[in-house]
Amino acid sequence: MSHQSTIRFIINPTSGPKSRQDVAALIALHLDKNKYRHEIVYTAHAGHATDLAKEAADKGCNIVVAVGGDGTVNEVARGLLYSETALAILPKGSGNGLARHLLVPLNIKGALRIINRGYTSFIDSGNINGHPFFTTAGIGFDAYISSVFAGNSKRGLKTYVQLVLKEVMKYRHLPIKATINGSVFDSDCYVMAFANAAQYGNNAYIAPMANIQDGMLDVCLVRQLNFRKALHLSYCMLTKQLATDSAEYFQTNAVEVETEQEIMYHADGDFMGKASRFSVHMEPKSLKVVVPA
Ligand SMILES: Nc1ncnc2c1ncn2[C@@H]1O[C@H](COP(=O)(O)OP(=O)(O)OP(=O)(O)O)[C@@H](O)[C@H]1O
Repeated sequence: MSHQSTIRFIINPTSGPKSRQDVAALIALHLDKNKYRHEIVYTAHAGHATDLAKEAADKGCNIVVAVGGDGTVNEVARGLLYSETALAILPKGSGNGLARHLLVPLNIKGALRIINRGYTSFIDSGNINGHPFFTTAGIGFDAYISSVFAGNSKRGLKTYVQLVLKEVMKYRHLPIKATINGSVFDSDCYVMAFANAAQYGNNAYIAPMANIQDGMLDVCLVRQLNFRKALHLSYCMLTKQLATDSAEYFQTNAVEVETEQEIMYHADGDFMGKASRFSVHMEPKSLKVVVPA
């Protein structure tokens, strides 16, 4: 009988700059063949990775690897929730928030070394209006940026930063009613970010204290933003500090938000649409992941 573990690589051919040939060749070269029997499949359309991951989990596959950015990681991970199949990541996006949070190397060879060791652990996931997320979700400006970014043909960090700089002073806060830890309050909302992982990606830390295994959601509320506060917030995010001058932080396992007019929301950087009621909660230790020891 074979003692090999089974592993399926799901490659999003549209994410990141590398060609599909490169990744498949690197997998063939660096994966431990004594330990793993592997197969490689490619996504054909948005959403396909979830079906491919579910199918692998149903067949009892030991590990499913998301090869792409946080959008691909989200689609694969949601197909593996509450299963015995572990998610691994070969980071190929521009932000790589979950890979960075889990300290997975950002190069394919290094990430394959972590898979070859095969050490696993369980992490929490979040859920916003029925959509699972693994790094962050949010309402307000960050969701607005994800909506503009989605329609932009150019990707990458430079495009993202240019977009934020162009839009940050134009976007206006909106009134919300939030329920957190039993207290109900009215507030302005420029951004309300719900963090499972500490960062959005690219080492931009929206919730520096977030622990992905504590069963808690770290909420960062920015009520209003002017130029000085925007600079301070950006500086704190990039230096992994709490921006107590411009933001408030809460820890909770669930948040309810109501808004007078519909407002945009995102899950793991993917634009989800608009809503006027938001229900956000944690699902503790719901995903098995391959992590550095
Ligand atoms: N074959 C495909 N064709 C078109 N879109 C796809 C395909 N496979 C997956 N997608 C979509 O591509 C989206 C973006 O993928 P992903 O986030 O992994 O890459 P990226 O945009 O290059 O990275 P980043 O988000 O870090 O910039 C995913 O949300 C997914 O829905």
